[in-house]
Amino acid sequence: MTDATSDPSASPRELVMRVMPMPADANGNGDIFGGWIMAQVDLAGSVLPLRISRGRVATVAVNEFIFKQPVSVGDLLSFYARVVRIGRTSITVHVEVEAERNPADPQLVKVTQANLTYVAIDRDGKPRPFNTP
Ligand SMILES: CCCCCCCCCCCCCCCC(=O)SCCNC(=O)CCNC(=O)[C@H](O)C(C)(C)COP(=O)(O)OP(=O)(O)OC[C@H]1O[C@@H](n2cnc3c(N)ncnc32)[C@H](O)[C@@H]1OP(=O)(O)O
Repeated sequence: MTDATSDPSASPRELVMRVMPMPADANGNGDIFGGWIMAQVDLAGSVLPLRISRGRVATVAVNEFIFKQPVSVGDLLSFYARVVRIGRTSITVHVEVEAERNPADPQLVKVTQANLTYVAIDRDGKPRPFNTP
């Protein structure tokens, strides 16, 4: 496994979560709510920071959230994450979401991408340095 703490830019993307949206997650147009997708991206984005910081994390910033294509009920969504920056108490990840759809004629479509920053926190919710030599 690549040591992302020594060279984040060399960090490969990693499959961190898979989920299939249900009818209850759809909006009035029949597409999946953007807010539902954002919640899944937040969860998926936390996986590598949790692993690297070895403790609790909180989302401090979400940047460049792009909905490139609509998501439909029954799409199989795969969430890929890559570490792009590791600070003293924070970790920034890039998340890409791909939808596998239409089993009769399978298609793989990139639907969403975002950058999120997580801060490692202690029991009191204060920033927790995890990257000190
Ligand atoms: C193993 C055991 C696990 C057990 C557990 C399992 C749980 C398994 C579920 C997890 C699921 C998680 C995924 C959902 C995560 C939420 O849903 S969290 C909920 C939403 N977020 C919040 O409520 C956070 C609210 N904000 C805060 O509490 C405080 O702002 C924070 C995050 C503690 C930071 O405190 P602060 O005093 O503002 O921090 P400050 O010292 O200024 O900066 C700290 C770091 O943040 C960076 N930063 C600050 N602002 C920004 C910004 N706007 N942009 C970028 N970076 C920034 C700073 O540059 C600094 O980075 P470093 O240079 O140290 O690396």
